[in-house]
Amino acid sequence: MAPVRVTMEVGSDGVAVITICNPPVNALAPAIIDGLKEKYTEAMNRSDVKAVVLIGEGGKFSGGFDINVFSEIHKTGDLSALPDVSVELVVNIIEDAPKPSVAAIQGLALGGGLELAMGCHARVSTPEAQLGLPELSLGVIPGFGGTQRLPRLVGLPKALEIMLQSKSIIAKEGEKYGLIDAIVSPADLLKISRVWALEIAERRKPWISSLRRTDRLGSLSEAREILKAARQHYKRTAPHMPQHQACLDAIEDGVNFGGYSGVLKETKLFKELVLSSTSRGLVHVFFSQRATSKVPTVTDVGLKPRKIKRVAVIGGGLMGSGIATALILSNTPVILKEIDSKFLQKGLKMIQANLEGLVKKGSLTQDKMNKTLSLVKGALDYSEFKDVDMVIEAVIEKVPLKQQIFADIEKFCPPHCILATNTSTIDLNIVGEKTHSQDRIIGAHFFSPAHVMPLLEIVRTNKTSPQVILDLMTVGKAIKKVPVVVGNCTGFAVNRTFFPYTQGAHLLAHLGVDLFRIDRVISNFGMPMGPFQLQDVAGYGVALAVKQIYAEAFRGRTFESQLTELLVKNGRNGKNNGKGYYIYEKGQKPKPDPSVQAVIDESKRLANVMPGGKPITISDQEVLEMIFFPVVNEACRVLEEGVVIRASDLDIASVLGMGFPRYR
Ligand SMILES: C[C@H](O)CC(=O)SCCNC(=O)CCNC(=O)[C@H](O)C(C)(C)COP(=O)(O)OP(=O)(O)OC[C@H]1O[C@@H](n2cnc3c(N)ncnc32)[C@H](O)[C@@H]1OP(=O)(O)O
Repeated sequence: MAPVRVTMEVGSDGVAVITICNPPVNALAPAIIDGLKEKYTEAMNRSDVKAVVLIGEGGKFSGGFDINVFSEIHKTGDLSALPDVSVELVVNIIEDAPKPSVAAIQGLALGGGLELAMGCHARVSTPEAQLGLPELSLGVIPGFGGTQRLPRLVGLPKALEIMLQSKSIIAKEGEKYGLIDAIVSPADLLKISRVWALEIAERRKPWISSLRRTDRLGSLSEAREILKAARQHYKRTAPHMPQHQACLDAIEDGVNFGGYSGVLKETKLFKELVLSSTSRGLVHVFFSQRATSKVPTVTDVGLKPRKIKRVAVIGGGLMGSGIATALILSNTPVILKEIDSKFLQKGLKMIQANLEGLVKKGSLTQDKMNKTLSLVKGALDYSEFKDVDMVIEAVIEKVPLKQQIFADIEKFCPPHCILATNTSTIDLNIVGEKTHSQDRIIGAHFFSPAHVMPLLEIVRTNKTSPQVILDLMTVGKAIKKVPVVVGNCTGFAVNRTFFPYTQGAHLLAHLGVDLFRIDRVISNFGMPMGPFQLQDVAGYGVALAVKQIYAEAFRGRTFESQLTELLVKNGRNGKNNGKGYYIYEKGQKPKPDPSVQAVIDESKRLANVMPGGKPITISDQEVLEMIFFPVVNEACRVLEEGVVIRASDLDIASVLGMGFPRYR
């Protein structure tokens, strides 16, 4: 690997090209920061240098400050690991230098990378370069002057959108808003940047310090209105995230007292946030997510993923149609198999509806939708399975049915074909009991809706071959999922870890705690919804189907009640029929249904667990602990049994599969 370094080459034209080299993304590690300071100082001192072009090696400008430094600070609590970049390097050495700089951007300029570029006096970029300040997604704010320079270059509304939503834009859009001065081809990037830098030095092009600009900020009253509205919005939508308000504080300081004051405020807030628990959580998620793609004996043994050209999905229900949608959206042709034409048409309609939903949201064009839809073909038998590379079975959770399907597909599919099941609970050894192809059997556990939820839990047995695991991981990434490889057990990693989540909630309800209060406490903690609403959304069929399976697998740590059966008897089926613990009406938020109390009372009477027949008194904190501590205990078992290879895999699976708040 190329060494971490900054180089400088001075051409006969008098331009010093300063190059950042720290593969794979040219992160601004402390050694790079030192190198930049050194080379810039040299460039300023040399009489043969008239101007500077700043560029990144390997087709990428920079992916920002080195996030490993944050991890280090989280371990030690020592902020001295943070180099002084904002004032010393960006303001004093680059922006206020006696010689101008041009940033030559290719590939990406994110976070500190874009902030360095904004400290330069002009930015030339290739068209598709990705530009953004994603620091808030790491629990901090831009710390090299980004909160001040971005609004001064693109105006307040666009700058807020980019920073507060951690949203990147491509250079072409950047040019429209004034962030980029010129778009050029990769071949011309360096040449044009050099000429541009010289023209600034010769005052034939403007020499602009973005920190001193005010023309894009609008009037003071307008700016304050925009900031006030943003504050209110994020108070509501990100109540646990200090970084959004801090970002607005830094911007507001600059609006009120000037860019340099804003830079100082930003530095102060940035340092406070680096130490916050939010940043600890979010940085942990950043590295944990990347660690999931490293699976010992699978990704480190020199295997190459095979090409998966065609996939068959068995079952066109909610899961099967979602999986098929995800596959065709990534240009993989799919055969959707159902048992009769009525079910097949229903499945195909669901796929179409999934795509129409994306068109409505603006993330798919009508034309692309038609092309995508043409990639799915219906089938009522296995005749088309002779040339598929992977089958994903997604039928109801019935053991004999699944066993039969696997015995059939083993006969009809080519011998290399991967045989995957989307079961969420059933042991894979049982699913594949009637086949001879144990090495090709694997779990592809998607989360509903499968074309939206980002997690793909890949379940391997002792016999699944590393090649098959690698192939499914590669397909998972191609369809934009985060694949997490786990071992085989009842419920696998996510459902197994979270089964006590529902159990704890049910136990509390039977001890007399109001279930709507439980849901409130859990959603205030940051889960997308409480356990009772989740049960409504998943439908009671799932709860009833897994009840017995869990009771047998996890004897002694399940709480059994008749509540779900009683709800069904009472004509309730959750969101499916609009009536569960909550009432669901089209276009309205779910409303607690007071009449469900009678059903709960009946279940409480049957369970008879309230001490002395009276409801317990319990604080909100205790409610949280009663629900999450058993989850943590189960997570420890999952880890101890080797179901996951590292604790952080379970963290990622919980965040992406259950919506566990990533900042926690
Ligand atoms: C003071 C400043 O304001 C503070 C900051 O700048 S904070 C940093 C802001 N920048 C970011 O948040 C960008 C983070 N990086 C990314 O979003 C993505 O990595 C990317 C879009 C740059 C590239 O994505 P992709 O090509 O899919 O590669 P990806 O697997 O994510 O990353 C490749 C490797 O680079 C590492 N990496 C990426 N950005 C990094 C960074 N800023 N610091 C350290 N390592 C980084 C990843 O950890 C990964 O390492 P690994 O191979 O050992 O797992």
